[in-house]
Amino acid sequence: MTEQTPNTAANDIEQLIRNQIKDNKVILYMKGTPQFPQCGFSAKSIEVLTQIGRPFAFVNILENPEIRATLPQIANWPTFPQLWIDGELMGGSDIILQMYQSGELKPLVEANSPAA
Ligand SMILES: N[C@@H](CCC(=O)N[C@@H](CS)C(=O)NCC(=O)O)C(=O)O
Repeated sequence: MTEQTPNTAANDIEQLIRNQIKDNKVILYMKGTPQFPQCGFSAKSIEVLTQIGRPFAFVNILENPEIRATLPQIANWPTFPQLWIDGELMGGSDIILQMYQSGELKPLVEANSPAA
């Protein structure tokens, strides 16, 4: 029998992500920043959130390679951007756009992010 030593670093990253998702009711994991998105899919998501006009948190996964590697496993979603609202993964840029166009996203964001 081999001893199973906990992977502390991985556990720390997972806990960090879980805290980010818990502490920020609207959070976008993206490539780049809202001011300078570094991927078309992230840029599209930012356009939608900007249209909605409520504050949101973001994490630039290009500056956080451990989060980039770990979040897809936690989320069971392989790509970025990822929009999380109230602890739940909404999806990536295609879903964000669909939810916006169907009228579902705006009230959900508004309910979870008071006006600044
Ligand atoms: N159809 C996807 C497109 C997102 C996508 O393909 N993202 C890629 C390129 S930006 C990605 O995150 N790949 C994994 C990675 O770069 O870590 C969506 O709706 O969000």
